[in-house]
Amino acid sequence: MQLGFIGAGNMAQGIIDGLLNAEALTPGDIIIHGGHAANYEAYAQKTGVQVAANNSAVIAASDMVVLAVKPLMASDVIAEILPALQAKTTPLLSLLSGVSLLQIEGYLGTKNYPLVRVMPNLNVAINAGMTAYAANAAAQAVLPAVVKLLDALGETIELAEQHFSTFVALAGSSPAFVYMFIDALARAGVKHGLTKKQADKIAAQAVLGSGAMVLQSDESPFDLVDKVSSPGGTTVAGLLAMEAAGFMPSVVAGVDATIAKDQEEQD
Ligand SMILES: NC(=O)C1=CN([C@@H]2O[C@H](COP(=O)(O)OP(=O)(O)OC[C@H]3O[C@@H](n4cnc5c(N)ncnc54)[C@H](OP(=O)(O)O)[C@@H]3O)[C@@H](O)[C@H]2O)C=CC1
Ligand SMILES: O=C(O)[C@@H]1CCC=N1
Repeated sequence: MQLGFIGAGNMAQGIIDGLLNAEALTPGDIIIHGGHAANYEAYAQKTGVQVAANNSAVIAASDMVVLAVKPLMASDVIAEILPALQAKTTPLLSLLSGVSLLQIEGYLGTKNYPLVRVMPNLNVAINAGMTAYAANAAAQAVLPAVVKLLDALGETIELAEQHFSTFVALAGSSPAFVYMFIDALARAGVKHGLTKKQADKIAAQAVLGSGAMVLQSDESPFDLVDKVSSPGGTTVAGLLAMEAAGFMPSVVAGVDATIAKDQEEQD
């Protein structure tokens, strides 16, 4: 199976890294094209993936194509590749946040083109991603092959499109929020004398283990908070100080702003 990428930036490279790690595809199965060759030549050389001369050549060489450009470029790029798509009906996997299947069908001028909307997160690069997908009616026949590829990248969930903005906040963008939390935790450790390297490792492992515990335990995150908080102990002192500084409202405000931005892109 030949998989093409239109756009060769952070997310395209993350997906390719994950697929190669999992040996779901080989470098020879992957062909990419981006805006400026200088930005992805070194990546192509390092991984051995093929480089196409232009976006239409990606489609001509591919059995499926991932659209991995920025959302604002969607209509221009689809207009450019439309003749190549029409010539071959190559299923299109769109990573575009805030761009619905209906909008893409509008750019394509038909509802009969196989389209899958995919929202991954950057952790797909290490096969620990959380990816949502939604397919139009025309993509049902190719969906099992798409899901097989996505499953190689971590956890997947089929999700109604109406929930994609919320998913973007909780999984697409949230790695940045969690990296920021890890960095804040680690910096506080540096404030108290740890090296940044020590503190980054300690903080990241604590977050990794906590996520795994939530997934593996029958208890809710809140029940687990109670289990960590010894009466009169350190944890409850820390938690109350974090809450006084606005921990939960700031997380919810961040999620609300992410959802609002995603929905603004749809307007
Ligand atoms: N980053 C993330 O964690 C996630 C991103 N996404 C989605 O993935 C998509 C890509 O995001 P991301 O990878 O972060 O963005 P990047 O800016 O890293 O990548 C965008 C890519 O598109 C290329 N590009 C620009 N113009 C063209 C063109 N005319 N034809 C082909 N390629 C072009 C850019 O090339 P150049 O830079 O050389 O101009 C670059 O390779 C977005 O739609 C985003 O919503 C979804 C989930 C998570
Ligand atoms: O920041 C963005 O717009 C993209 C979508 C989800 C993660 N990154």
